[in-house]
Amino acid sequence: MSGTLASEFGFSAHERDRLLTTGPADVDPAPALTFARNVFVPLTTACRYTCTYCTYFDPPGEASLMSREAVRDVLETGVDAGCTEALFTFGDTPDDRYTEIHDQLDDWGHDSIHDYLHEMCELALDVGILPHSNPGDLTCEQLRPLADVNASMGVMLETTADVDAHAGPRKKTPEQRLATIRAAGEVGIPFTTGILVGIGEDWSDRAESLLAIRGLHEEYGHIQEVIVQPVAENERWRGPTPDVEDLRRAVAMARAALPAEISVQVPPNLAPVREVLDCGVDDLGGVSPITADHINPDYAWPALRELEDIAEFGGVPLGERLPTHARYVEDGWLPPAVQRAIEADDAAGERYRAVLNGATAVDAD
Ligand SMILES: O=c1nc2n(C[C@H](O)[C@H](O)[C@H](O)CO)c3cc(O)ccc3cc-2c(=O)[nH]1
Ligand SMILES: C[C@H]1O[C@@H](n2cnc3c(N)ncnc32)[C@H](O)[C@@H]1O
Ligand code: MET
Ligand code: SF4
Repeated sequence: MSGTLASEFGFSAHERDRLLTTGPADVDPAPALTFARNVFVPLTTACRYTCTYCTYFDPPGEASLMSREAVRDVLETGVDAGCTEALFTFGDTPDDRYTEIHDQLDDWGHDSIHDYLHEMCELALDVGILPHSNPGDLTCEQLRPLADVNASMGVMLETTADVDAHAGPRKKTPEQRLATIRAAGEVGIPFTTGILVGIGEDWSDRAESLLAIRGLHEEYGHIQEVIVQPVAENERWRGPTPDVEDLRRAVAMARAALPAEISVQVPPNLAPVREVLDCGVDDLGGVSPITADHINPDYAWPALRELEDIAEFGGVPLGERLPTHARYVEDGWLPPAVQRAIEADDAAGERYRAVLNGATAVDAD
């Protein structure tokens, strides 16, 4: 699809080829590192897709849905631990494939998982933590109501290539992922996306994926961060996984391809972050002091103390951030419900403002 891609996302073959020659020596290290303190809320592991690297999705028959009480529990634990981000993830449109999920939602008075997610985001705002939803492929119409109750949202592009790892009769396609990221731009949602490195794409695909993300950002201005995520080995994905040199090159390409206002994020539980710090990484993403990374449960989060060691290793300061990057807060992108939460005269509002103003110590609380 590469010719079409270039014209649709406003880049030239020459730009792509130049990016292919870009490496760690061509980018500057970032002057600071940030992270968000989060809790993970895996609403359901049922999924209509079957990506071959993913251990998150359930085989049919084992699917279930987190109840409102279970969600409230996790959110409250998060608030108690000083977290500001509730990361809602679930399989892609699970109610489409699993009747048991559909029936459970129906029992609880919801016609879709997205309607239930909306209610859980409202609950998060009530409890005192900001929702960041990672909902999979959606249309503008589906995103619009969710935009009213989220501080930011995200969907990994992963890759613009057609790879075997997106297997099965219903599969993730680059066209759908790009359409979702575009829809988020049209709706005006501060957005996180990224590339998944090592799922069968080649260097040219990586360059094109980054340039496509840049093109969408040029159109809508909504991309706050791009995650460069190495595929992690697990029971379903026996490898290969990218080596350090490949990861360094991919991070440097991301930094070179994207405008400075977009953060380049590398997850510290999946990647040897110290070894890519000089390639332009400026963000460590959401890190949880209390919940597991439910998507990659074999890969434990580093303690917040270790994030400080990483920053020290790079010789840069470490700062906490909200799930929405500061410039979107300043530029008035937040929906009223989230704006009110940040301005509120309560403990949660005070906490959000302290993080925004850079007034929290990493080892605070
Ligand atoms: O938008 C996304 N955010 C993801 N996030 C969230 C992200 O790291 C941050 O929380 C956001 O940057 C919030 O600003 C994850 C967080 C985890 O704890 C574990 C895995 C992910 C994966 C994604 C992801 O695929 N897409
Ligand atoms: C939430 C995001 O998690 C990513 N994801 C799913 N499985 C893996 C894995 N084995 N390694 C790294 N990332 C993974 C997908 O890219 C998805 O979009
Ligand atoms: C484990 S992935 C969770 C989010 C969604 N299913 C996606 O792939 O983007
Ligand atoms: S990565 Fe997301 S879309 Fe793919 S199988 Fe896992 S849960 Fe489903």
